[in-house]
Amino acid sequence: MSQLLDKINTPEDLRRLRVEELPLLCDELRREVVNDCAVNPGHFASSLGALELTVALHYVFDTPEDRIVWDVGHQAYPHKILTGRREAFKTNRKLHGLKPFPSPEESEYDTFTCGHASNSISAALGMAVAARLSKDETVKDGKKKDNGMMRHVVAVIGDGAMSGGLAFEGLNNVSSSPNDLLIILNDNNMSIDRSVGGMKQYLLNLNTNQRYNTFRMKFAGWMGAHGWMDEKRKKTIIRLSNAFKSALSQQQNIFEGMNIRYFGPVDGNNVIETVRVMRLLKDMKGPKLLHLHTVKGHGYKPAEEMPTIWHAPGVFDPETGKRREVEGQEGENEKSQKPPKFQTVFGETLLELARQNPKIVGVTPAMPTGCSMNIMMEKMPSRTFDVGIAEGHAVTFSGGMAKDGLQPFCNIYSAFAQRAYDNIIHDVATMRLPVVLCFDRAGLVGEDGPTHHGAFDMAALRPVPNLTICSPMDEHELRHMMYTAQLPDMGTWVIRYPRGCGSQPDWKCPMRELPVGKGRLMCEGKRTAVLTIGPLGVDAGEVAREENAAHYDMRFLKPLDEDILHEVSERYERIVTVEDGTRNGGLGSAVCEWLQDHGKMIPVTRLGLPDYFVEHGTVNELREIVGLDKESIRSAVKGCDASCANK
Ligand SMILES: Cc1ncc(C[n+]2csc(CCOP(=O)(O)OP(=O)(O)O)c2C)c(N)n1
Ligand SMILES: CC(=O)[C@@H](O)[C@H](O)COP(=O)(O)O
Ligand SMILES: [Mg+2]
Repeated sequence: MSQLLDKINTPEDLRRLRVEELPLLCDELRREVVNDCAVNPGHFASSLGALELTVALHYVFDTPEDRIVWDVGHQAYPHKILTGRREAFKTNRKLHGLKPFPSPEESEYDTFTCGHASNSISAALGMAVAARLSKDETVKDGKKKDNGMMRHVVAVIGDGAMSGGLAFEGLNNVSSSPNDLLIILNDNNMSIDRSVGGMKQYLLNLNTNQRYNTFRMKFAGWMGAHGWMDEKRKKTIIRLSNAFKSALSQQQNIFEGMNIRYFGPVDGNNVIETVRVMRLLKDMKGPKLLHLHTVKGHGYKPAEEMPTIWHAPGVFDPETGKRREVEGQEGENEKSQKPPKFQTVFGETLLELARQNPKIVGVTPAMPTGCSMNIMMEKMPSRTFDVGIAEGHAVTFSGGMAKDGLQPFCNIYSAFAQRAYDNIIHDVATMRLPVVLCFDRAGLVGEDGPTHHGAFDMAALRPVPNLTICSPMDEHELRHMMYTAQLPDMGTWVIRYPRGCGSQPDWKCPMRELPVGKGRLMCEGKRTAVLTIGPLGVDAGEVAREENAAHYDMRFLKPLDEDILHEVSERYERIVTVEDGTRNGGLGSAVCEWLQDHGKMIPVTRLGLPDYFVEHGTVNELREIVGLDKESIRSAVKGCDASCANK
């Protein structure tokens, strides 16, 4: 039982509380998040850190009419609970349950798609401009008609997300378009791993006098109330206050320099203080940024102490903070002789290769632990670069290093690499630079859902000249591919592999060179040939053997193994292709194009991800839904194309 939380179904109920009641509400809300996440795991520490600011936002602003735009959305669990989804939160991230990140499809309180970092400022600016334009509707005679109150728009962005280029583009535009946007910078000095870069350092140093800020807010409010605050005066005050603060703190304020008024830092885990400041800023004209200091994992000691692990800790005991051992992590699988995670094999192999090849460097945009590049980072800090949430930069930066003699392995989660599409084409592929792009989390990722499935990399990159694109069926193949990619004159490689474990417990095989663009025959068969790329080849191979079909592991999407295609089109009656990317544009499409171009009339069944955004759920549940589980593959191999190919 929760004394206050039980009374709240919507933010309207929250706004009926007295401000002094908010700390108790926060305690109750925190207990709820902890207890729910302990049994139904998800993102955790970020929500605890953002809990007070969430309560304050819904308390001060008239949501859903006023707009809150979250960034990434992994910190939005308190927001979900306060916006009519308390019961449903127990289904968070489960198949058909609440979505992993805020989504306008799910709730009117969720204003924009969340999942990929750094878009909140741009999206919120769009909404703020829309609010202005729809308020001042131009009527026939050219005069403006005032449609009444204008909604408030708030962007909430973390210090990690603030390192993304898109956030800077948004800020740049905020400073020049007329708008009343409020940006809440939720600064906990953490990304998933430690925050990195110049902005992080700048924010650490940014510490203006709080009494001065309060005075300035009151003074500006007083001038406004008397109708004395026009644009000219506002700019003069900002200039004067900038000069004053620069003198006090020995530094320029970047935001103020960009015409965005800066307030803070304020203790964002103090709900009463946060409400007080938000109320002062709510109706202030022009763009403004409120800098909140928060603690990632606030109020739950294990999470405060180890925020990286508690970013998404899995199942745990809420009383003791003991986490259930996670498969494939922290050496567990070595003890138990289970196959390791692909990311571990990547991390260990990269270090091994870097020891042999002094040109190798590692680049990760903010995911050193997630992709296991932290293994190399620990041993070779000067040759490993966490560049922050900056996928485009990670690729171009790798291009620059490759141009001048280094051999970068740039590891990006497949879905996040979508942000770097042109960097791959323009800044790497055109020059055929020796960058090895390793796309982790390719294929279905499970509970993170549609924004995070690595669905599009193969289809998006296949048409790009100069790329070698491959996907390993298992851990051994991953090692061979990484080894081959770094050999001289190999050009640009994309190696994609999925989240989770592979199939080879004894993964530490000697590495060897693979023939580029050559697949391998795994088993002979009759009538049907199954062509696979990536780890689905393990299940598809088993099915092929059981159903007396041939199985080829294609290994390479590009160059495509034409010898295999000649062979199967001559020897078999049907082809089934299996891939864990979108089937429109990937391996299946490539095979069909080749057959068409060579005048071969052989039926092809293409299994892959469908032409809709696949929801969230466990990988096994989703494979069944999209027709990539073993039984669906079997149906396709046996010839029941219609039922499985078009799921
Ligand atoms: C484009 C993109 N790159 C990487 C990620 C992975 N990611 C999710 S949350 C996060 C850290 C965000 O840090 P911050 O914004 O400071 O939020 P905090 O968790 O500290 O509250 C990262 C790197 C992502 N979601 N999107
Ligand atoms: C919110 C976000 O984008 C990341 O936290 C992501 O969920 C990490 O995924 P993994 O758990 O696969 O590393
Ligand atoms: Mg942060």
